[in-house]
Amino acid sequence: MNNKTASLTSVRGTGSVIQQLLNKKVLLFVTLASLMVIPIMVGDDYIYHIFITICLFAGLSTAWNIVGGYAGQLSLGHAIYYGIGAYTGMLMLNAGVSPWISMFVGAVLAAGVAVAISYPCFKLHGPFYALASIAFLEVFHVISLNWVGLTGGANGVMVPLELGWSTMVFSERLPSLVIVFGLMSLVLAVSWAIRRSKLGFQLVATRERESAARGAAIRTVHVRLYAAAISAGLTAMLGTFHGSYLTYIEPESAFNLTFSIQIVLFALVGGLGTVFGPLYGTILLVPITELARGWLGSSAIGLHGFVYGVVLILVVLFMPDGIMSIFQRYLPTSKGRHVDARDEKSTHHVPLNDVKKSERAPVGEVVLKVQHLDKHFGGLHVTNDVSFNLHKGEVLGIIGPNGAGKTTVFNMISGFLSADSGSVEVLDENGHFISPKTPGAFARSGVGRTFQIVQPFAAMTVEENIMVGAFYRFRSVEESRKVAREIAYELGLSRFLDEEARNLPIGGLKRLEVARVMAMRPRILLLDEVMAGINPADLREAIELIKIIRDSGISIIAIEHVMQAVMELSDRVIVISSGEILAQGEPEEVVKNEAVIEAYLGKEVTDASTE
Ligand SMILES: Nc1ncnc2c1ncn2[C@@H]1O[C@H](COP(=O)(O)OP(=O)(O)OP(=O)(O)O)[C@@H](O)[C@H]1O
Repeated sequence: MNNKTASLTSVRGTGSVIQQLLNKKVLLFVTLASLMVIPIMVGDDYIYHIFITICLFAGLSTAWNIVGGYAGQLSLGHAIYYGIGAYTGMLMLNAGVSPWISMFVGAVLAAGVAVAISYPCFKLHGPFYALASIAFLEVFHVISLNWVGLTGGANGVMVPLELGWSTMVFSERLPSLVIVFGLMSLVLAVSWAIRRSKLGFQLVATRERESAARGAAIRTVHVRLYAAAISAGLTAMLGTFHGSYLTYIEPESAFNLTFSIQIVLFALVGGLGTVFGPLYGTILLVPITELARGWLGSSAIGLHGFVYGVVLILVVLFMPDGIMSIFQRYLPTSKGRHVDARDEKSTHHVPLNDVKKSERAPVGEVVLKVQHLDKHFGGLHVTNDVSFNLHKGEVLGIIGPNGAGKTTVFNMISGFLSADSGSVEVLDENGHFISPKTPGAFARSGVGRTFQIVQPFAAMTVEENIMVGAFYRFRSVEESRKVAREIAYELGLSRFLDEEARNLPIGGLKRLEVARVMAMRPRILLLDEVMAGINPADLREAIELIKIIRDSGISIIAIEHVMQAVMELSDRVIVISSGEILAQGEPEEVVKNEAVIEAYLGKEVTDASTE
């Protein structure tokens, strides 16, 4: 491609990106502006009330989505934080403190409670976490009913009737709308910023595949606790506002399960885990139910539950990923990327010829010491006194029959399993041998691994998957993106950058595993059957790729069944059979070893062949 064509492609690409961004932004701008403009134009108190309710729930649902959508923790107890914010505001207002101050006190309190509740619960997943969150909500409900001295018990607390901005109590509706619109915008901005930040990537990665996230050195519990704290804090701020708006709060409405479920429902309908889905879900649902209630009066008690149910069924049937999925399909996507000449060039399958190859350095000092590893699973002795060393720049092949214990050894030398006895020592960047214990500690000491059963972050794009690895070295999103694109280019994944990982074929997923771990810039690379299931053309390319990685000075241990790859790549081979090292040495020697042949083929076959 000549320079002129490249720059034209570039200009065209940039132009269409601006156009696409504008379309999405215009929709959002019009939506947000309508939330302020419509009630002001109509000027009716009831319409004001509906729009205040929309902004309140859009804020609450967006805040919930940080922990429920991004982190995937289905909390049904978010009313706890709303209630803490509401009560803190009310009680402090009665003590003469403005809600403008108490909303921050409530936020800090709620964040603390969220961390205290979430920490023991994060080992629970799916419905178990949801049930635990409901149980905690009930605890708060009971405490608020019984701690009469503080909360007023079932009678609740009222605001002192002093109107004005300092108390957030107004006779007009417009000031309340302005405040809640401001708070909702704040929550949207925080949620948007989180999704684009390192924290956001780490949360989604943790949601998608916790073990792979841990392998990428993500502190999965920490990131979810940050999310829980931020989400609870924002929820409490909205609770403080709402207390003043209602002028009265009591346990039944503050710590209410139905209220919690509504918050979740709006996010589900709008698009779980999307930044603006909860906003659109709320805009769809709240007016329908509020207007129906307004028109039908007391005969419509409970109608909102019916409407929610119907909408939820329709959403599950026709747009399981929520309203946002419809927008993604019919509106231009904002994911259009600037196409540069390098990307264009890289759309052929594997650009290995373009990748800078270095001369192979001689095999160096020991970088990994594995000594006397033992592991039992119940009565099964899976690893029995396994010891070996790995040298700098060496490729060590591990072979052995199915079920021999190879992956178990990998799990112990990457922190995913702890050995019953024995030790694993890694030479760190400062030249000292250290004994990491957890996947994160191994990753930080320079050990990166792939998984035998590929573990992509399915709902993230290929680029985002690789960025998760790059974040280990780089704080900045832009820098991580740049590194991810370079690695994708080197591994022939450039044309899939915007593709969700779940759509890749198996060969692509294997490459993606390698790409993600390479983005962490490991010094020791553990490859678990990366050649399995790929076609012969891809196999040739994969072997060349591993040679390039090896020549860059990275030490590699590869569990492999594909003998062509084992023979061509390995400097040394270890054979594991029934959990023990059966043989080791140069590949040519090892494959001729009778004990090895017997372990693979069985004694009868070898006896027959020698007769
Ligand atoms: N978490 C576990 N709990 C109980 N048994 C396990 C566990 N993980 C592995 N095993 C058993 O330990 C043995 C060794 O498994 P491992 O996956 O390490 O073998 P492998 O050599 O990697 O096999 P393959 O080549 O088929 O992947 C097998 O019998 C397996 O069923």
